Order: sequence, then structure tokens, then C-alpha cells
Amino acid sequence: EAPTSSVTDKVENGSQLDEKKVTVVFVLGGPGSGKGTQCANIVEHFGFTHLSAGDLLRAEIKSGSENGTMIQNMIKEGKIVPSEVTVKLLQRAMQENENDKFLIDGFPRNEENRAAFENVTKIEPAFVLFFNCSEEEMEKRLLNRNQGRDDDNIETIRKRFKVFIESSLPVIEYYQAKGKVHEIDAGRPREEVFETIKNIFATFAKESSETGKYVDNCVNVMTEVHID
Ligand SMILES: Nc1ncnc2c1ncn2[C@@H]1O[C@H](COP(=O)(O)OP(=O)(O)OP(=O)(O)O)[C@@H](O)[C@H]1O
Ligand SMILES: Nc1ccn([C@@H]2O[C@H](COP(=O)(O)O)[C@@H](O)[C@H]2O)c(=O)n1
Repeated sequence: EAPTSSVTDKVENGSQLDEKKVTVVFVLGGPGSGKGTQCANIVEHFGFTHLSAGDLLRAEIKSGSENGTMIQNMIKEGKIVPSEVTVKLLQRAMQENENDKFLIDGFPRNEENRAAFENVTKIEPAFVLFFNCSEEEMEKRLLNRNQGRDDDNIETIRKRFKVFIESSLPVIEYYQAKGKVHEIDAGRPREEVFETIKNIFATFAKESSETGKYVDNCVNVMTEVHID
């Protein structure tokens, strides 16, 4: 495992992870707001790699890691796992992947997550997507999700909503103050939500290619979108 000291400085054009310059987009929003669903679309159209913090934590439980039981208990209670664990998983996943464009889904979940990631990786997100959706709609989606998740029951869902409001919204506000947030009305049908997202990514790709900050392979949708 790479020591954190090997992760070097943030650079002007994007952020640096070891030898690699990376573009990171944080995907935030309440439980069931549709983050994972839309990340799959972004991967397909814009060549990003999707890293879901929740998926990495669930994989860690399955791997029989020494932290497995602790993580399992936290997830069942809807609580946020200590940042040290989650940041290490994300850092390793980025280092092991050849891509240089990452969608980090469900992270940072609280101020501790945010500060730890920034301190360890020196990476700042290019921008943040905020999926805004009513609790009523999110609850309905989660109860219908049917993926056998331990935390998709009404008791844990209510706890996750509370944690989202108390701990995660302040992180979104932090990035809003920095002008980095694209807020999306995530209560609409999937296709409509993706239309909005497509415009955001196409604009970002265009602006970045003009300034030399962004890399390739997202041009296939450029003709379909309008740039405001
Ligand atoms: N726009 C939408 N309209 C209706 N259902 C949706 C929409 N987007 C996603 N869904 C469905 O809602 C459920 C939750 O979506 P998804 O897993 O993408 O949410 P999420 O934000 O990643 O949730 P979590 O944070 O709990 O992992 C899934 O069953 C998905 O198919
Ligand atoms: N940064 C994070 C992300 C997730 N968790 C825990 O995992 C649960 C499920 O997360 P999803 O994004 O897949 O919904 C979440 O409720 C937390 O318990 C975390 O601790 N830190």
C-alpha cells in the first residue's frame, strides 16, 4: 500500500495523484437520489471511472478485512465510517486504475471525509454534482430497490436521511460557497436527469479542452447537446 507521503502536490491543471494528474468529480445527494444510476450513464458517455464509496466499503466487508465488522455495523446504523478507512480505499482504487477521470459517488459524506481526502490526496474536485430529491421520492425508490442491502429498510433509511441533512448537506454548502456545485433536480425521470447531466459534462469537456485541462474521449455526445 502506498504511503500517503507519496501523494504529491495539487497542480494547477487538475490534481495530482502520485505521478498521475487526475480529474475528480464528487457526486453527492441523499440516499436513493439516483447517483449510482446516473454515474453509469456518465461512465458510458464521458469515459470516467465510477468509484462508489459505499460499494468500496461493502467490498471491504466481503473481503474479510479486519475492519469488516465495524463497517458492517456502521452501514446498518446509517452511520459514517471513519474517514481514514474510506479515504484509503478511494486512494488505492484511483492508484490502481489507469484512468485519470474519476466520479467519486457518495463521498465526502461529512466535513471529516472532506478534510481527510484533501489532506491525504491533495486533490480538489473539478466540480460537484448535487442530486436534489425529496425524501418522499427517495424513500419510495429505496424501498423498491431490491438489491438486498442491509440498509434499505425503513428504520435505517430514516437514519440515513438524518445523517444526510446533519452531516452531508454542510459539505455541499462548503462547495457551493466555492462555486463548484451543479444542483440537479433529481426527482425527474432518469432520462431527463441525464439530459441535464450531459450538458454539464459536455460544457466541462469543452471548456477544459480549450484550456488544456481535460482529456479526450468525451466528444461523442458533443453534437447532441446545447452549451449555455
Ligand atoms: N430518476 C429516477 N426515477 C425513478 N427511479 C430512479 C431514478 N433514478 C434511480 N432510480 C431508482 O432508484 C433506486 C435508487 O437509485 P440509485 O441506486 O441510483 O441511488 P443512489 O443515490 O446511488 O442511492 P444510495 O446512495 O443509497 O446508494 C434504484 O432502484 C434506481 O433504479
Ligand atoms: N463516504 C461514505 C460513504 C458511505 N458510507 C457508508 O455506506 C453506507 C451506504 O452508502 P451508499 O452511498 O452506498 O448509500 C452509508 O449509509 C454509510 O454507512 C460511509 O460511511 N462513508
